[in-house]
Amino acid sequence: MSAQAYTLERSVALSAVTRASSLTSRVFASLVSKSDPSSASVTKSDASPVTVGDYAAQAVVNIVLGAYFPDDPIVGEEDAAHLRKPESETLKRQVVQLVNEALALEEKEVVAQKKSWGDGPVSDEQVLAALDRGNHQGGNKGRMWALDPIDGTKGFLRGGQYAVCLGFLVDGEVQVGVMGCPNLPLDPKDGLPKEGDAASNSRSDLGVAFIAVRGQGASQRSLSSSGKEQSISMRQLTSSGLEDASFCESVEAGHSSHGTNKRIAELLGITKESVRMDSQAKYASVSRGDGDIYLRLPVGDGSYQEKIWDHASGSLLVHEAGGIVSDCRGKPLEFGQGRTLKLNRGVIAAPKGVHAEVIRAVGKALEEEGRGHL
Ligand SMILES: Nc1ncnc2c1ncn2[C@@H]1O[C@H](COP(=O)(O)O)[C@@H](O)[C@H]1OP(=O)(O)O
Ligand SMILES: [Mg+2]
Ligand SMILES: [Mg+2]
Ligand SMILES: [Mg+2]
Repeated sequence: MSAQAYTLERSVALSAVTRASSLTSRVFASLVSKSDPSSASVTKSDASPVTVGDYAAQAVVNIVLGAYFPDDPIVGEEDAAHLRKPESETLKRQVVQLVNEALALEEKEVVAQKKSWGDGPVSDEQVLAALDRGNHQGGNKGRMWALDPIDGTKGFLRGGQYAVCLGFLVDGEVQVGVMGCPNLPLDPKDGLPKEGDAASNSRSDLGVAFIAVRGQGASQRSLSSSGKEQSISMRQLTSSGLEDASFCESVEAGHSSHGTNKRIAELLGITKESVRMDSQAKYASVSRGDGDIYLRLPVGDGSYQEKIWDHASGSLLVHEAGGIVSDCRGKPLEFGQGRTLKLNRGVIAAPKGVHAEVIRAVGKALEEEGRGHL
């Protein structure tokens, strides 16, 4: 593949994610932080929350993608079913207004062959149709996008970490990954913002876009200015350096088994406490060496199937930053199987030099728990 592959997909994805991230930051500042989190979200049938920000961000990204790549299928987390109900009129109004504001933002990304999404504001129907364009069932043939408009909605509602995640796939393989992390600092030395602290959430150094193209490396840049891209990479570790390593995991114990993760760390000789954060920001932070290993061990009977939009962009970022991403058995993630990673269980991301050793420790820990079959 030439060094120039997927230039348009990369810049359009960055433009879409930048607009959507600015939208979600504004939603947090104006709506979520001023209200009780339970009133800022709607509970979906699987008991997970969705907000005005999730709907509006998905519509914005899909409208931008639709202008450039009208024939590309999109596998997105959300759809418009709830917004079409008569009782959702107010929520729908808010979504449409946010979408129009985000589309009207001055273009920070210079996308060659600038395309427009029509004259004047987009209508309610265009917004609902754009949301429903995310209904594609996935598969391993041809071009496709995978979108999580807000990954880590619970983190978003708490003022913690969340990410706007967009991956571009060809024949079931991720080729471009762009992730907006509005609450991560550009320089990790500045530390993570304190959750639920308004001053901390409005820090001007927060907001990072992460970008990876297969074979072209990984980089980051500020979400708020058109600053230069800096290339990023993982810390390369060997077995002898594992006691200095750190690992990250979900905040939610229901998403990744904290107990198993702890035992794996112990088996590897890792002495530092885990860093807990929501969303694919975990992939981003190990990609630039803030942490080293991302452990996401299946909970319970391991029947949960990870969704492709929860891993597409993050896994390419780690791969391009010098790491290996696999499931808990060491098998590559298979993105061409539909909307979920149905052939995989759990996720492990680690630097190349220690990935095999981490997988051995994972196997041993699962064996000890009587979950060796996972
Ligand atoms: N049982 C589960 N195991 C693993 N991941 C889950 C589970 N239930 C929901 N998720 C998804 O994990 C992601 C958040 O992960 P993290 O804990 O790393 O922040 C969300 O996309 C969330 O889905 P949803 O968006 O529907 O809440
Ligand atoms: Mg989501
Ligand atoms: Mg998600
Ligand atoms: Mg969700």
